[in-house]
Amino acid sequence: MASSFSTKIPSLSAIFSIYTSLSAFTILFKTILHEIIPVKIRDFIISKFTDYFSSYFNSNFTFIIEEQSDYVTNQTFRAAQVYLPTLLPRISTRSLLVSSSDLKNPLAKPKFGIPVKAKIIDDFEGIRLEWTLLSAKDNDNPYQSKQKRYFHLSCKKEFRDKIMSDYFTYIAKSSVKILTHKENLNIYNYNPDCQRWESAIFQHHTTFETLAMEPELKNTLIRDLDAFSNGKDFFKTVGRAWKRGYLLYGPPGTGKSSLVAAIANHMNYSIYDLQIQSVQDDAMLRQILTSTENRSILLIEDLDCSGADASCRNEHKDEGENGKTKQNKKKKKDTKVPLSGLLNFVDGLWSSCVEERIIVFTTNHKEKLDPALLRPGRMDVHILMDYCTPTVFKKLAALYLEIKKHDLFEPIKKMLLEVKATPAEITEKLMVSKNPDVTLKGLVEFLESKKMTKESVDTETKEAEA
Ligand SMILES: Nc1ncnc2c1ncn2[C@@H]1O[C@H](COP(=O)(O)OP(=O)(O)OP(=O)(O)O)[C@@H](O)[C@H]1O
Repeated sequence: MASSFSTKIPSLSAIFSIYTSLSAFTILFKTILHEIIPVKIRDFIISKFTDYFSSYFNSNFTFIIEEQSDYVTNQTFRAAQVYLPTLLPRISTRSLLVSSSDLKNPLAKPKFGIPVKAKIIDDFEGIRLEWTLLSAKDNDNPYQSKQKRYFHLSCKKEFRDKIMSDYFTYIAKSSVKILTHKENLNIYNYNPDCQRWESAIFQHHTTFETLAMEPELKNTLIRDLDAFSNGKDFFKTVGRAWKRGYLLYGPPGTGKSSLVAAIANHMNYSIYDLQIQSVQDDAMLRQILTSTENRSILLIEDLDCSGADASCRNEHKDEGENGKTKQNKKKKKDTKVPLSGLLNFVDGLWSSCVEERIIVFTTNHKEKLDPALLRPGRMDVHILMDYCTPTVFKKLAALYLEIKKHDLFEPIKKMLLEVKATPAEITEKLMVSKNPDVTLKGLVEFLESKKMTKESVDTETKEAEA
């Protein structure tokens, strides 16, 4: 029995010879792999082996959520960005991004963000989920020379379908809820160097209460905004994109920017302030506009200075008269706003990319705008912000001096019908002193001097014509 057992155990020399053969085979295999097989094929074989073994042993599934998909902002990425900060207490790294939440107030509570590579754990109906923000160089997108950001969301393989059907809907709904109840509004500025919207807290105190306008116009506008805000079903029923365009026009200092602030505060919408001159072409414009949030105002100020004017089109038509003109005009053309892209976003197919969107254009010279922009359906409401009227003056006096009556009211109101003074000029005079007698006397003198200047200009014009 003992002898048969000992015959089954391989001898030491046999083990040694097997070991030597194996070593020799390994060295030969390595040599073949490194010297005979080309690098690309070698990498392919190794990657296949790695994939096979890691998928065999790894029971996790990962969703990749890129910031941009098909050149537009991925709404799931945006929703995660809004939702995940609510989980910050569960973050498992030892670092957090800290930034100022209010640039004007150093004592304001700081804002916390998610650093790259930090892991955030979420629990959805008992399923453990792990979020990680990552970033890498994007070689595919010509408009994104910086790093592209994306989230990895991992869970156990068996929960993949549940996450796809329920969890993404849950974070989308949660982010809408968070955005609807956010305390601070933001104002965004597009930074062409970083190719991103940069935000600051929007703290403009103008409301419809403090904005002096003809009461009828103000009430009509408020009703229009409220109808828009409650009009989701209406827009759907009539097959239109849920958006509204306002064109604010009038001389400088008549309250166009103040009205935008009042609209933002009334609607609780953030503002995307776009310097259209910095946009190079339609594709860039599309990328900028589609990376904005729903429930917001897209503001394009001083449209007449941006090139979206009637003269701009005519200049382009005239190109080719002679070499020099052509060269000068080409220079101009390069800096022109891509009007077609803008119109496409206002009421073309791209207008449906965002929901509950207000578009505001402001201009000092409506007559200079391209008629295509003014066609019905493009800008739904045209609002003239005009020189100060007696009614507007009364409102400003009530706001700045807290008075409803004064002996100088009548002469001031009379003069306002004769001379043109902007609400900005009037408010400047009303801030001189808290004493109504002093302030209103100063205002009378200001209006009288304006009247005299106007009269002398009129006389000179008449003489020149004669
Ligand atoms: N209708 C108004 N009611 C109350 N204040 C006003 C009004 N219009 C102007 N103001 C005052 O004048 C200042 C300048 O106004 P605002 O910048 O809104 O004018 P604007 O028409 O946008 O000028 P611009 O065309 O030069 O941009 C405001 O900060 C505000 O104090």
